[in-house]
Amino acid sequence: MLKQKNKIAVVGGGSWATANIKMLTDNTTGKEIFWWMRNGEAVEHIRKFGHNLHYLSSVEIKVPAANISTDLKALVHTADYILLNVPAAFLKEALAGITPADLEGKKIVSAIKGIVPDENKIIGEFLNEHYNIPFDHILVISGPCHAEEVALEKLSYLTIASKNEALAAEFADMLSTRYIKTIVSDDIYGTEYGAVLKNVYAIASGICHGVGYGDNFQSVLISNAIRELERFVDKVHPIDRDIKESAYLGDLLVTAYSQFSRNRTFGNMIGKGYTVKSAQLEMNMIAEGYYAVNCLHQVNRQYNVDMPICEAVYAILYKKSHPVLEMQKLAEKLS
Ligand SMILES: NC(=O)C1=CN([C@@H]2O[C@H](COP(=O)(O)OP(=O)(O)OC[C@H]3O[C@@H](n4cnc5c(N)ncnc54)[C@H](OP(=O)(O)O)[C@@H]3O)[C@@H](O)[C@H]2O)C=CC1
Ligand SMILES: O=C(CO)COP(=O)(O)O
Repeated sequence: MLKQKNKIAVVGGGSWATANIKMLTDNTTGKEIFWWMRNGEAVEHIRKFGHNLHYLSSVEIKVPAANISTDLKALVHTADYILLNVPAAFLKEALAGITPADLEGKKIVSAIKGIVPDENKIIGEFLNEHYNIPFDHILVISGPCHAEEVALEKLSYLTIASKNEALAAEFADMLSTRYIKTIVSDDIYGTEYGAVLKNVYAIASGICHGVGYGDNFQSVLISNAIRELERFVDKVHPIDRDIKESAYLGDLLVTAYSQFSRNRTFGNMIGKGYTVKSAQLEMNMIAEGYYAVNCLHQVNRQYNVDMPICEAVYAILYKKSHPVLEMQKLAEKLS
């Protein structure tokens, strides 16, 4: 008997959702793609012109017009896989009309690199606790990969993490293309927290650049950042992992150094003296690390890990500490 086609609903209309749509439709394994976004005008634009209005607008969208919608409930009911791709700060709002019953039996993939505010939970934990999704139905997409480079079809590596490695392998097969290689992992906690932390370190990197530190200092900052990241994930979820793998060190490096990083760009503006509000307005894209560092500050009360870089970013963004003075204090703690 023929296997039924997988139906995948992508939830979110930003750059990474658009890049995920491109990867999933460039991959030719039999499946059907659906796409939800909140913005009706953007839906109409894509249906008419085949391009996303505000994000990665050069990418040709190959999703049938009838499969793109602002009705999340209907798409959720149709799909087997739900790929979540709204920034963590807005996830609860996006899922407001969705109940645990709507998601029963569905496989949920998170491409989000953030923490749900107030709950202070990574996405896997949030889905498990609030929607009763078993961990063997939860997958995470991570790894060093900017949406802009996917649009350019530059060779990139993505890690698909799940307790259910067979499911991770199935999803990896649906995502890989000529320009996307996939790696399967069983480390949901390390992969998610690693991705959250690297956003904060990229903000630190941007701040340092903005206040005038050079490449010599940046390399010390990032070598301290990977040690800080390892201390934290080992405390939260102590398993045997190699922090030099691309989902951890690789993602930290690309985000801290790439011209495409929103977190680094945001940090750079803060270092140059922009307020948080003005930097956010100027960027018109989301720097997850801004929200995450506040959550991490609270989560770490429970773990008490030594995290001087996160604390410095927290002090600058949430306590109005001066970037120059805070980075001078931080520099004394690095080695
Ligand atoms: N960009 C990248 O290269 C990568 C991003 N990611 C992760 O993907 C996730 C999504 O980021 P990305 O696509 O880049 O984001 P973008 O900055 O490209 O887009 C922002 C998205 O957030 C939505 N949004 C903004 N404000 C609100 C709000 N108040 N309520 C609800 N939705 C809102 C926007 O919707 P609207 O257009 O309607 O305003 C848009 O869909 C993040 O967790 C990010 O870390 C992961 C890997 C790579
Ligand atoms: O996660 C990313 C690259 O792997 C994207 O990082 P930014 O959100 O900083 O652009």
